[in-house]
Amino acid sequence: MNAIIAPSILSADFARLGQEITAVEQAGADWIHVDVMDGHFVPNITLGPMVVEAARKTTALPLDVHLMIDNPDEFIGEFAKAGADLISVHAETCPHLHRTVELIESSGCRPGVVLNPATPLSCLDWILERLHFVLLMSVNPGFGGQSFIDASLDKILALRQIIVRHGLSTLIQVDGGVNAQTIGKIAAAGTDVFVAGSAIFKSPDYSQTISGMKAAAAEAAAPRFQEVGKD
Ligand SMILES: O=C(CO)[C@H](O)[C@H](O)COP(=O)(O)O
Repeated sequence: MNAIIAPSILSADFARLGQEITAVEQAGADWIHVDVMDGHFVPNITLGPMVVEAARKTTALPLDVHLMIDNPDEFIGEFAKAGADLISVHAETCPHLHRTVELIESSGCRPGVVLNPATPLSCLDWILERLHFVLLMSVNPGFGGQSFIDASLDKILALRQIIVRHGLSTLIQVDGGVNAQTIGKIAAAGTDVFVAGSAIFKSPDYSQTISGMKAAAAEAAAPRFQEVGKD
Protein backbone atom coordinates (compact mmCIF):
# COMPACT_ATOMS: atom_id res chain seq x y z
CA MET A 1 0.00 0.00 0.00
CA ASN A 2 1.37 3.41 -0.96
CA ALA A 3 -0.21 5.96 1.33
CA ILE A 4 -0.85 9.32 -0.29
CA ILE A 5 0.28 12.03 2.13
CA ALA A 6 -1.27 15.46 1.65
CA PRO A 7 0.21 18.10 3.97
CA SER A 8 -2.37 20.77 4.82
CA ILE A 9 -0.84 24.22 4.35
CA LEU A 10 -3.22 25.51 7.03
CA SER A 11 -0.44 24.74 9.51
CA ALA A 12 2.41 26.11 7.36
CA ASP A 13 4.24 29.37 7.99
CA PHE A 14 2.31 31.66 5.63
CA ALA A 15 5.15 34.20 5.60
CA ARG A 16 7.24 31.51 3.87
CA LEU A 17 4.52 29.62 2.04
CA GLY A 18 6.46 28.95 -1.17
CA GLN A 19 9.42 27.57 0.77
CA GLU A 20 7.13 25.48 2.98
CA ILE A 21 5.49 23.88 -0.07
CA THR A 22 8.89 23.17 -1.65
CA ALA A 23 10.09 21.69 1.64
CA VAL A 24 7.20 19.20 1.95
CA GLU A 25 7.50 18.32 -1.75
CA GLN A 26 11.18 17.50 -1.25
CA ALA A 27 10.28 15.60 1.92
CA GLY A 28 8.04 13.17 0.00
CA ALA A 29 4.56 14.74 0.03
CA ASP A 30 2.23 13.46 -2.69
CA TRP A 31 -0.48 16.14 -2.80
CA ILE A 32 -0.71 19.66 -1.34
CA HIS A 33 -3.95 20.13 0.62
CA VAL A 34 -5.40 23.65 0.59
CA ASP A 35 -8.06 24.50 3.18
CA VAL A 36 -10.42 27.25 2.03
CA MET A 37 -12.66 28.62 4.81
CA ASP A 38 -15.24 31.39 4.52
CA GLY A 39 -16.19 32.34 8.09
CA HIS A 40 -19.80 31.24 7.37
CA PHE A 41 -19.83 27.49 6.85
CA VAL A 42 -16.95 27.15 9.29
CA PRO A 43 -15.89 29.56 12.06
CA ASN A 44 -12.59 30.59 10.48
CA ILE A 45 -11.36 32.46 7.40
CA THR A 46 -8.28 31.36 5.46
CA LEU A 47 -7.44 31.94 1.82
CA GLY A 48 -8.76 32.24 -1.73
CA PRO A 49 -7.85 31.60 -5.37
CA MET A 50 -4.92 34.06 -5.33
CA VAL A 51 -3.06 31.86 -2.86
CA VAL A 52 -3.81 28.76 -4.95
CA GLU A 53 -2.40 30.60 -7.96
CA ALA A 54 0.77 31.43 -6.00
CA ALA A 55 1.05 27.81 -4.76
CA ARG A 56 0.66 26.58 -8.36
CA LYS A 57 3.83 28.45 -9.31
CA THR A 58 5.87 26.71 -6.62
CA THR A 59 4.98 23.02 -7.13
CA ALA A 60 4.09 20.41 -9.72
CA LEU A 61 2.31 18.29 -7.07
CA PRO A 62 -1.48 17.99 -7.32
CA LEU A 63 -3.21 20.87 -5.54
CA ASP A 64 -6.10 19.43 -3.53
CA VAL A 65 -8.50 22.28 -2.73
CA HIS A 66 -10.96 21.62 0.10
CA LEU A 67 -13.79 24.16 -0.05
CA MET A 68 -15.27 24.77 3.40
CA ILE A 69 -17.51 27.50 2.03
CA ASP A 70 -21.18 28.19 1.42
CA ASN A 71 -22.28 28.41 -2.24
CA PRO A 72 -19.17 26.63 -3.59
CA ASP A 73 -20.59 26.66 -7.16
CA GLU A 74 -19.80 30.37 -7.32
CA PHE A 75 -16.08 29.80 -6.82
CA ILE A 76 -15.23 26.42 -8.40
CA GLY A 77 -14.31 28.03 -11.76
CA GLU A 78 -11.97 30.50 -10.08
CA PHE A 79 -10.15 27.83 -8.10
CA ALA A 80 -9.83 25.65 -11.22
CA LYS A 81 -8.42 28.59 -13.17
CA ALA A 82 -5.98 29.29 -10.33
CA GLY A 83 -4.50 25.82 -10.75
CA ALA A 84 -6.45 23.37 -8.57
CA ASP A 85 -6.22 19.73 -9.68
CA LEU A 86 -8.74 18.28 -7.23
CA ILE A 87 -11.65 20.16 -5.69
CA SER A 88 -13.80 18.87 -2.85
CA VAL A 89 -17.08 20.33 -1.61
CA HIS A 90 -19.04 19.59 1.53
CA ALA A 91 -22.29 17.66 1.02
CA GLU A 92 -23.69 19.93 3.76
CA THR A 93 -23.26 23.02 1.52
CA CYS A 94 -24.60 21.55 -1.74
CA PRO A 95 -28.39 21.24 -2.19
CA HIS A 96 -27.69 20.25 -5.83
CA LEU A 97 -24.70 18.01 -5.20
CA HIS A 98 -24.87 16.21 -8.56
CA ARG A 99 -24.78 19.54 -10.40
CA THR A 100 -21.86 20.74 -8.28
CA VAL A 101 -19.87 17.57 -9.02
CA GLU A 102 -20.55 18.06 -12.75
CA LEU A 103 -19.33 21.63 -12.42
CA ILE A 104 -16.04 20.46 -10.87
CA GLU A 105 -15.61 17.92 -13.68
CA SER A 106 -16.39 20.43 -16.41
CA SER A 107 -13.86 22.84 -14.90
CA GLY A 108 -11.20 20.17 -15.54
CA CYS A 109 -10.70 19.08 -11.92
CA ARG A 110 -11.21 15.77 -10.15
CA PRO A 111 -14.22 15.90 -7.82
CA GLY A 112 -14.41 14.97 -4.17
CA VAL A 113 -17.25 15.20 -1.66
CA VAL A 114 -16.57 15.89 2.02
CA LEU A 115 -18.66 14.72 4.96
CA ASN A 116 -18.54 16.26 8.43
CA PRO A 117 -18.16 13.80 11.32
CA ALA A 118 -21.93 13.60 11.98
CA THR A 119 -23.05 13.48 8.32
CA PRO A 120 -24.15 9.98 7.24
CA LEU A 121 -22.59 8.06 4.35
CA SER A 122 -26.07 7.63 2.86
CA CYS A 123 -25.89 11.10 1.30
CA LEU A 124 -23.32 9.62 -1.13
CA ASP A 125 -25.74 6.92 -2.34
CA TRP A 126 -26.44 8.39 -5.78
CA ILE A 127 -23.18 10.20 -6.43
CA LEU A 128 -20.37 7.93 -5.19
CA GLU A 129 -19.54 6.40 -8.57
CA ARG A 130 -18.90 9.88 -10.03
CA LEU A 131 -16.34 10.81 -7.38
CA HIS A 132 -12.57 10.60 -7.56
CA PHE A 133 -12.47 10.70 -3.77
CA VAL A 134 -14.52 11.05 -0.61
CA LEU A 135 -13.09 13.12 2.23
CA LEU A 136 -14.24 12.00 5.65
CA MET A 137 -13.63 14.72 8.25
CA SER A 138 -12.29 13.22 11.45
CA VAL A 139 -12.57 16.56 13.29
CA ASN A 140 -15.17 19.29 13.02
CA PRO A 141 -13.82 21.54 10.26
CA GLY A 142 -12.44 24.99 10.95
CA PHE A 143 -9.15 24.57 12.75
CA GLY A 144 -5.97 22.52 12.66
CA GLY A 145 -4.50 20.80 15.69
CA GLN A 146 -7.67 19.06 16.94
CA SER A 147 -7.85 15.47 18.18
CA PHE A 148 -8.94 12.64 15.89
CA ILE A 149 -12.56 11.58 16.53
CA ASP A 150 -12.38 7.80 17.02
CA ALA A 151 -15.95 7.19 15.78
CA SER A 152 -14.56 8.08 12.33
CA LEU A 153 -12.92 4.64 12.15
CA ASP A 154 -16.24 2.80 11.78
CA LYS A 155 -17.28 5.29 9.11
CA ILE A 156 -14.06 4.71 7.13
CA LEU A 157 -14.57 0.94 7.39
CA ALA A 158 -18.19 1.22 6.25
CA LEU A 159 -17.23 3.38 3.26
CA ARG A 160 -14.43 0.98 2.32
CA GLN A 161 -16.95 -1.88 2.32
CA ILE A 162 -19.33 0.06 0.05
CA ILE A 163 -16.48 0.91 -2.38
CA VAL A 164 -15.32 -2.73 -2.53
CA ARG A 165 -18.90 -4.06 -2.87
CA HIS A 166 -19.54 -1.80 -5.86
CA GLY A 167 -16.13 -2.42 -7.45
CA LEU A 168 -15.27 1.30 -7.41
CA SER A 169 -11.85 2.92 -7.39
CA THR A 170 -12.94 5.94 -5.34
CA LEU A 171 -10.22 7.04 -2.92
CA ILE A 172 -10.94 7.59 0.76
CA GLN A 173 -9.28 10.68 2.20
CA VAL A 174 -9.24 11.43 5.94
CA ASP A 175 -8.56 14.85 7.45
CA GLY A 176 -8.17 15.90 11.06
CA GLY A 177 -5.90 14.66 13.84
CA VAL A 178 -3.80 12.51 11.49
CA ASN A 179 -0.31 12.02 12.92
CA ALA A 180 2.34 9.35 13.53
CA GLN A 181 0.31 7.90 16.43
CA THR A 182 -3.12 7.79 14.71
CA ILE A 183 -2.18 6.98 11.11
CA GLY A 184 -1.92 3.21 11.69
CA LYS A 185 -5.54 2.72 12.77
CA ILE A 186 -6.74 5.14 10.08
CA ALA A 187 -4.87 3.17 7.40
CA ALA A 188 -6.07 -0.17 8.75
CA ALA A 189 -9.68 1.02 8.41
CA GLY A 190 -9.18 1.56 4.67
CA THR A 191 -7.88 5.09 4.03
CA ASP A 192 -5.89 5.97 0.90
CA VAL A 193 -5.14 9.68 1.33
CA PHE A 194 -4.00 11.19 4.63
CA VAL A 195 -4.26 14.93 5.21
CA ALA A 196 -1.95 16.14 7.97
CA GLY A 197 -1.32 19.73 8.96
CA SER A 198 0.20 20.23 12.38
CA ALA A 199 1.81 16.77 12.48
CA ILE A 200 3.98 17.73 9.51
CA PHE A 201 4.42 21.49 9.60
CA LYS A 202 5.03 21.62 13.37
CA SER A 203 7.59 18.81 13.20
CA PRO A 204 11.34 19.50 13.16
CA ASP A 205 12.07 17.24 10.17
CA TYR A 206 9.39 17.05 7.44
CA SER A 207 11.16 14.23 5.61
CA GLN A 208 11.42 12.01 8.69
CA THR A 209 7.79 12.73 9.62
CA ILE A 210 6.39 11.95 6.17
CA SER A 211 8.46 8.80 5.69
CA GLY A 212 7.51 7.63 9.20
CA MET A 213 3.83 8.20 8.45
CA LYS A 214 4.09 6.31 5.15
CA ALA A 215 5.83 3.37 6.80
CA ALA A 216 3.28 3.22 9.64
CA ALA A 217 0.37 3.37 7.19
CA ALA A 218 1.86 0.62 4.99
CA GLU A 219 2.49 -1.67 7.95
CA ALA A 220 -1.00 -1.19 9.38
CA ALA A 221 -2.76 -1.63 6.04
CA ALA A 222 -0.84 -4.77 5.06
CA PRO A 223 -3.30 -7.27 6.61
CA ARG A 224 -6.17 -5.70 4.65
CA PHE A 225 -4.31 -6.19 1.35
CA GLN A 226 -3.36 -9.78 2.28
CA GLU A 227 -7.09 -10.50 2.81
CA VAL A 228 -7.94 -9.02 -0.61
CA GLY A 229 -5.16 -11.11 -2.19
CA LYS A 230 -6.78 -14.35 -0.92
CA ASP A 231 -9.93 -13.84 -3.06
O1 LIG B 1 -9.55 20.81 7.25
C1 LIG B 1 -8.93 21.07 8.24
C2 LIG B 1 -9.57 21.79 9.35
O2 LIG B 1 -10.87 22.07 8.99
C3 LIG B 1 -7.47 20.70 8.34
O3 LIG B 1 -7.00 20.21 7.10
C4 LIG B 1 -7.22 19.65 9.35
O4 LIG B 1 -7.79 19.93 10.57
C5 LIG B 1 -5.75 19.35 9.43
O5 LIG B 1 -5.18 19.79 10.59
P1 LIG B 1 -4.47 18.80 11.61
O6 LIG B 1 -3.73 17.79 10.80
O7 LIG B 1 -3.58 19.73 12.37
O8 LIG B 1 -5.56 18.16 12.44
